[in-house]
Amino acid sequence: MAEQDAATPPTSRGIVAAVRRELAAARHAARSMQAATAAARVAAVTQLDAVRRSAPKRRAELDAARDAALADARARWEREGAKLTAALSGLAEAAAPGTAGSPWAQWRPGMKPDQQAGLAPGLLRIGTLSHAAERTVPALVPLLDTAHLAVSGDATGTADGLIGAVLLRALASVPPGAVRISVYDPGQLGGALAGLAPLSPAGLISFLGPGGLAPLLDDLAEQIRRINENVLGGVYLSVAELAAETGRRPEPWRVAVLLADPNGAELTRAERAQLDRVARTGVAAGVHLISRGIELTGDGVETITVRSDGTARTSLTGELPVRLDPAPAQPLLTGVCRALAEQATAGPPPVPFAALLPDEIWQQSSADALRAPIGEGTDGRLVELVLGDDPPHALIGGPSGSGKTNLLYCWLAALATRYSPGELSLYLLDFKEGVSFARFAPGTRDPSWLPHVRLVGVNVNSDREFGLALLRHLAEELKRRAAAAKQHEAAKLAELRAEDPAGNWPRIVAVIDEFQVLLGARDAVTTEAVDLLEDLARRGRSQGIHLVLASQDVSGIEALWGRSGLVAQFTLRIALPKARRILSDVNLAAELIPRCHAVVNADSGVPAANTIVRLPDAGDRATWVGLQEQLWSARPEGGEPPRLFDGDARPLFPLLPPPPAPELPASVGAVALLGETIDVTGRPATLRLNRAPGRNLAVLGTRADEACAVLLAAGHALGSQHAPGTARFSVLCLDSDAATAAKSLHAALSARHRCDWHTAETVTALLADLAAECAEPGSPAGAAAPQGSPATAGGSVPHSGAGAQGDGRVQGAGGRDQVHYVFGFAMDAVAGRLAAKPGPGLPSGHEHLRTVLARGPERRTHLLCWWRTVARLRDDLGGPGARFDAIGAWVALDVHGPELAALYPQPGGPAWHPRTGRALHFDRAVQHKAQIIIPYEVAP
Ligand SMILES: Nc1ncnc2c1ncn2[C@@H]1O[C@H](COP(=O)(O)OP(=O)(O)OP(=O)(O)O)[C@@H](O)[C@H]1O
Repeated sequence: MAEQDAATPPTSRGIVAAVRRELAAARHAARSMQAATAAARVAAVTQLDAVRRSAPKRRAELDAARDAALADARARWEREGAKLTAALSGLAEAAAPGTAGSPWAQWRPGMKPDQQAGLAPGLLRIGTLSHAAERTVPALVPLLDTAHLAVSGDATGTADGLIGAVLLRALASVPPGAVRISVYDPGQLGGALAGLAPLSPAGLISFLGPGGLAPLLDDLAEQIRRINENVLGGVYLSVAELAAETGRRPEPWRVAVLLADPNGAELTRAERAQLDRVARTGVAAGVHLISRGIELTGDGVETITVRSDGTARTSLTGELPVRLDPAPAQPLLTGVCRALAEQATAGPPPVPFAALLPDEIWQQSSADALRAPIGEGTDGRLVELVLGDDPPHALIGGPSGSGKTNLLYCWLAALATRYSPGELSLYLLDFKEGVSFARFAPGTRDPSWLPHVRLVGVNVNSDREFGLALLRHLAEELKRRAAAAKQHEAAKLAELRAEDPAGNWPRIVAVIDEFQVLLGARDAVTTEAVDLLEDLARRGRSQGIHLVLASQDVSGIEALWGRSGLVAQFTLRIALPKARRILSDVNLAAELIPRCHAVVNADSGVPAANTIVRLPDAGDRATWVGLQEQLWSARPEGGEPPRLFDGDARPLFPLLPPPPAPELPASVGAVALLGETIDVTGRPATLRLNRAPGRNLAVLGTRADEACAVLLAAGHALGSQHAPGTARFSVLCLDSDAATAAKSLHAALSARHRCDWHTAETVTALLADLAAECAEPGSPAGAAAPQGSPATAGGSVPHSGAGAQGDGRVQGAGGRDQVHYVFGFAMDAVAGRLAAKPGPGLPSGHEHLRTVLARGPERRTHLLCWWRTVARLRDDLGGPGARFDAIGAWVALDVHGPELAALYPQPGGPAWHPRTGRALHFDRAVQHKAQIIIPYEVAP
């Protein structure tokens, strides 16, 4: 239409047509639009229908998906929550173990809490972090070695309950006595924490009222200063660090509870300044503050804000609310405090015995001194005892049961594990009844011994001579050392050892327990013992011989205190509780120390040198056995067991050496053993039977067993020294009491030699024969036997052995030079027979006896006979004026010293008080003094 418009002018028809076309086109378009709209509408309706139909199912699906996601999330939350709770609970348990964290329900009023080592007390429970019972996580706060606590809030009662609970947990989670509490309570004068009052008798708590704050803070400040200066000494940053490194805590924790004055009184400037000082410096020194209503400042302050609904916020838990535990019930609080006070009064457990022992045995040299710890000092360190040039000797005192034996065990264990047997020798003597040192020697149950021990004496109470023997032995050793020192120009042991490195110069420690027994009588033993002690104490110092004397009560030992020079040498003093006169007169420390403690003083007891030691328990036998086994197994090759002297045991007849060459007994005489001497080496008492006049033996006394034991020992020894068949024996059994012994001797001797058996019937004839042999020099032995004597008449005399005559006659088969030993059991029992004259002008049995005693030895006939009293011997020898020259040796049993005067060179006889199991032996030819012996136990 636009082209037409340009070519031709529009006409009306053209215009109409064009309009029509336009309209038709418009109509067409409208119809198309309508149809499309209708179709779209149909589609939409259809879709709507479809959606309407599917909607409920879809919703259900979506709901299900949502529920599943929710359930999944919840399960994961539960899982993670449980995990987290478990982890937190585990952490809490580790941080607050035992009584620090256990709920009150697990506590009992009288319980004695099982405290931790006390070195790392950890955190303390105050409540829980969650309300849900199954998800309880303990809420904890720090205190000891970590923080101060500042409690605030309006609920004063709840706050005080919380403070009491925290203190109780702190007290119960460290060793008893390790926490000391001071409570400043101006409002209630101690009433706020009255449940803790049972701690008071043990000194674990003190309450302060108004006016008490300044002195309390001053005291805390002074404690901190002292601990910094004397305990930490610039070496440690805190007591906690010291405790962690040394394993011991020398200072208690000091906790000061400061409760605000309800009257609102403010702290003075001085108090505030002191409080700030303590708050700033206290934790390192183990000084802690718990305040209620008083502001504390500083890094180490934890805050707890208490609400009246029983909840709290703490600086440690932040926004997490804490449900506080209810305060412990009053009976629980007071009951546990009472138990804690009892434990604290009983004292902390001592350092264990094992702490005295070194890591490795025998690593130290004793050249300069012996150093060994015996226990723990008040500063928690081990206290050593030193024996060397100074102090050289020790005096230990304490009443019975005060722990002397225990102390000696501690000391000996510490010494024996540090020094090898080449560095240390021990001589141990116990004068009291009991066997305290017996464990160091081999026994029937335990064959091991302590390799350092050379001698153990137990049950020595009635054998003071054994103490003397030990001192004599040490005096000999001192002489040997002094001679060696002189030779090497050495002034002391260290120099001698340097000059003579190959020599055997261990330090010697001689321990004499209950030594007052040794010095307990005014007699020759005491005099000699004190002389020897004085010499050993004075000169032993430089020769490495150290004396350790222990006693229940030295105050009564006149012999000791009369010699102040002797006592002055014992500069090391160890006083057990209630010991008297061990320390100086003005030193009362021993009165004050509790059980299991000792005062060690290396300066003769002057008070300034006191060191208080707590001793471990060394009495456990099993521990000892293990330790001794270890040392015994490590003993040097060839180490001999110690000599054990047990005053209650009868020594066994010794194992004899092989017999000497046959000509030896013939030329110098054989040796009879009579018993064991009371001597360090336990050597036998001997009697040499040579041709010298008087070589006979009289055993005197009524104790048949012991008399027989002496004769048996003599007979066994003589019989075994002579080659078989070269000696002749006669056994005279004259009393039924001696029959068993006599028969046993006869049987033993008959196995090797001619041994004739005689009874009362044949004894006179035997003596007549022997007298005849003696009286007629040059005549063959036995040739002069009187005719018709019962012995030669034979008959009833049983006999046996090499050379015995079948008819019982007593002729010497070996000729006149054969030695003949005659053992007479109860000679005095036949006194009547011997006194009888066989006929006018004929000598009596007594006369024969005297002849044989007097002349026999030179003819090699020796009489070894038992008389039950000295008077009867005298009668047999001729009555009141009798001479005893022919009795060159005797053994006296229950015969008092004065009765022996006639047989003894010193007027008045020997100093001898008879006692069971002991005899006095004297041999005129070799002794100037009689000696005590112990008859042997001779196996039949
Ligand atoms: N430090 C200690 N720790 C534990 N128990 C100890 C301690 N000291 C001693 N005892 C015990 O005390 C008791 C007596 O001790 P001990 O035998 O050492 O005393 P004592 O002075 O030698 O007495 P007594 O002289 O009567 O023999 C023993 O049962 C011992 O185990």
